[in-house]
Amino acid sequence: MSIATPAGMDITGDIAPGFDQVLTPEALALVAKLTRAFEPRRQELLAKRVEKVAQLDAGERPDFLAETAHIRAGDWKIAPIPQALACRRVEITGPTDRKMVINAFNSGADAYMTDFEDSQTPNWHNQVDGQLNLMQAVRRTITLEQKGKSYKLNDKIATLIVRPRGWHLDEKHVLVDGKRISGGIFDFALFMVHNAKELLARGAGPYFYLPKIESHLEARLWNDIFVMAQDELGLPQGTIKATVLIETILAAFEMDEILYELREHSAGLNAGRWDYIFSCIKKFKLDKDFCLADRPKVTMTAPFMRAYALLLLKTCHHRGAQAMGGMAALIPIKNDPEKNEIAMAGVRVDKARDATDGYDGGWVAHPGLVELAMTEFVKVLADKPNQVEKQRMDVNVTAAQLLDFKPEAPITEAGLRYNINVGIHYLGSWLSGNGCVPIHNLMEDAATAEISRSQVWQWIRSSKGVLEDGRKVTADMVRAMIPQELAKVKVDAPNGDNPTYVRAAQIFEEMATSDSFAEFLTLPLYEEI
Ligand SMILES: CC(=O)SCCNC(=O)CCNC(=O)[C@H](O)C(C)(C)COP(=O)(O)OP(=O)(O)OC[C@H]1O[C@@H](n2cnc3c(N)ncnc32)[C@H](O)[C@@H]1OP(=O)(O)O
Ligand SMILES: O=CC(=O)O
Ligand SMILES: [Mg+2]
Repeated sequence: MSIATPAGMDITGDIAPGFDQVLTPEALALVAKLTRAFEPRRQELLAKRVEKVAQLDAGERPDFLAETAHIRAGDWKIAPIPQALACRRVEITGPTDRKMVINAFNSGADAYMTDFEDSQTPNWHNQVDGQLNLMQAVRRTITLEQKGKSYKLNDKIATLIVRPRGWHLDEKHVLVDGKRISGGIFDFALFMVHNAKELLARGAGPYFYLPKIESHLEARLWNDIFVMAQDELGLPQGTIKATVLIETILAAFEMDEILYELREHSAGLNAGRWDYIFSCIKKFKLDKDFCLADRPKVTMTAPFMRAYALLLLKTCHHRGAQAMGGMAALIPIKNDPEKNEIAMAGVRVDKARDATDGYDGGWVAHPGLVELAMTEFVKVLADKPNQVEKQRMDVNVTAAQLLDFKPEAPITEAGLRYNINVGIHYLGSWLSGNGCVPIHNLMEDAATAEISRSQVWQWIRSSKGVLEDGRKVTADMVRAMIPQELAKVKVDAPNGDNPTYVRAAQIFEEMATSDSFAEFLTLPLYEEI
């Protein structure tokens, strides 16, 4: 099947059944319009990221910006939040697979963040099929018959929020004027054309999560895209609402500025903890004194994570915005009640800390966690939809506290092997089309896997990258462990004989031991799918 494309646009992906309903002339016209208007700015901002990396590599350290001090000092608030987004105590997240979409909407969570990003392999099928699933879900026609079970939406469903891809990711199956386009613009524009008016008619609206933003200028780009899209679709300005994930160390220094840029379109900020840890490792990767301990030791109570979480909360409530908590990677553990209870207790502690601090809600990875997360928020919020009125002016976070990277120890052989094992397992699964998997009883997605692979790279280079028993982590040590961990992955992974795991081990070795650092693991991986 072929479809009509606007002048100057080529689509190289297959047109599977149903894709013509997504790739309509109106939707593709908006993709082309936004691409022509904003692709040069996306490229400029990506080039600015490269400049910033060079400065950090040379030893510069981030600080709050002098040129935007007036915004931080100013007395302003974001525009009022629509009713449909007032209550977000528990948000479930997950990839756009049909069954998961239905289950997430029905999960009992207040909101559902459907994910074209961290938890999804962005292959052509997943991205376009995901749009089809959402179109049908918004119209409540989505159904599925699978393994003897019938799936359909309940009467009461979660409020939909969509996470398009970050600025770094292209959509290579769509070319405009001969060049690949932005994955984020593609995901956003298709969703807007098909669903914005339908959602408004049903009492909600087009709501988004914006990932991996590194500066307020990157937020401004999204804001300008929103303004043009609203004009093109005849929607009042301010209809779109977006929650920005503060999940890079640089964005942590620009939280007020990000809210300010999006003030007519803002629905708050979210503490995306996993990419945040990854970003810290990545930005200080060449600092021989930088070192973080084994991955499980780097938690929300580590000094730099605590400073970040409290600053986000204070900033949001000061500006009348919701502060959304991130995700504990714990998931229900089948067939082991004791381990399961420990995991559930971990989620409870995480949500209780966020709620008590003043957060308005938080994320869960699995429907089995909705009720217990809800219980922890309701204990604090009672019958209030949020606690934006709770000001945390007692919190004073300095640049030094955001950069107080501890714990540095222990680093163990088990921790190193764990990172290698998770990295290979996750990359192999991603290559076969599944971007979110349970590994060793934890949720693993692109953000958590980034921590694993970047820690290995960094431990090889840091003077503090020394195992508890005194051995320095070296490239040769990692190379020797890779085949051993690959053998374990082949046994543990549900489809372990899939050749993608062998390829994953090769890519992991290249990424962990090469002199250069791949900015995102999904960039080399995307060239393989
Ligand atoms: C760092 C970040 O960006 S966090 C945000 C991105 N990460 C996520 O969104 C996590 C999404 N979660 C998941 O993909 C899954 O829960 C996993 C991979 C972690 C675990 O998957 P599994 O072990 O297969 O889950 P499990 O077998 O327990 O699933 C039981 C049921 O719950 C459903 N389910 C599990 N997680 C979800 C979810 N997040 N949304 C909707 N349904 C879900 C399954 O589809 C299954 O349904 P069924 O009984 O109708 O068949
Ligand atoms: O996107 C969320 C994160 O923790 O990363
Ligand atoms: Mg993330």
